Amino acid sequence: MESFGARLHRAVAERGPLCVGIDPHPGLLARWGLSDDVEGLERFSRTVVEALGDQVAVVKPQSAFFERFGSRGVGILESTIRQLRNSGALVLLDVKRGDIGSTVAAYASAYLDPSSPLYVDAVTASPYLGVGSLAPMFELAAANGGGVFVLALTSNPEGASVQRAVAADGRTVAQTVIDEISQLNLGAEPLGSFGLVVGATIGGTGHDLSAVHGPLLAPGLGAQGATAADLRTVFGSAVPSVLPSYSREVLHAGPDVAALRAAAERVLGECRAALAGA
Ligand SMILES: O=C(O)c1cc(=O)[nH]c(=O)n1[C@@H]1O[C@H](COP(=O)(O)O)[C@@H](O)[C@H]1O
Repeated sequence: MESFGARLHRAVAERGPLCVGIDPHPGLLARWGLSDDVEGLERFSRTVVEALGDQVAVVKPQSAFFERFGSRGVGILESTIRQLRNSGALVLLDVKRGDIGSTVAAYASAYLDPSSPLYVDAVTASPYLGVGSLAPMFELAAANGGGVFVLALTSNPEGASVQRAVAADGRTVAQTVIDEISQLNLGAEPLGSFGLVVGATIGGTGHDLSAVHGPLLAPGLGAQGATAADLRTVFGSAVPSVLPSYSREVLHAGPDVAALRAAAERVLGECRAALAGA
């Protein structure tokens, strides 16, 4: 099967470098005139799929907002994933999983095994039980054309105390994560399937992203305060690999489908200009 990196590379070439999150916050449901229940969740998700499924390269449902409604919410997540895949968008499920290896194997089969009801193109994962503990995810992803985005430098201010702590060899914890993921992408063409998450909010930190050769998901744009103009400062020469990610900034434009599409078009234009150095 074609690798996730190759599929993502093509999707970005065709649709532009943009990921939009489906984050049905209670406040957003209210803003859209929807009830804070499974029916509201379903309507919200359907609308985002209708508006953006055939427009943006990657859509990132945030699992927590579906899980909070229990099994019926997870059912809506399953159908949202199916609809997104049918509409041609790549689905990056934001679950930030991490555990001992034997349990990670179960998470891998939940999200990266094509026979699973929650099968997606890629997931987010947390490396804080050691990057090596995520190996079962990397293996199943590689076998099935999937991808894994590993947290390196997150967009929230609390992340720095852990991620920028200095390990025994003098590198930051984040740099060790970056270096281990870079190894996984060695030799992959045109792009590796193993990505990193680096928040657009963090400013210049001096981390070396030049050898990653995989996608760099950049959340924190819009609602968390970062702008497209920050991407150059954060990513430096690695900007060609950046996949900017917006949730509330775009979702605030709903529920009107045309307005959602226009909002995604606007942020994509801002990112293209910033990534091109214009
Ligand atoms: O993995 C993520 O997507 C993620 C990593 C990170 O460092 N910061 C971050 O905000 N996110 C997610 O990205 C989305 C950001 O949403 P907005 O702030 O509304 O654009 C949320 O779903 C977060 O869970």
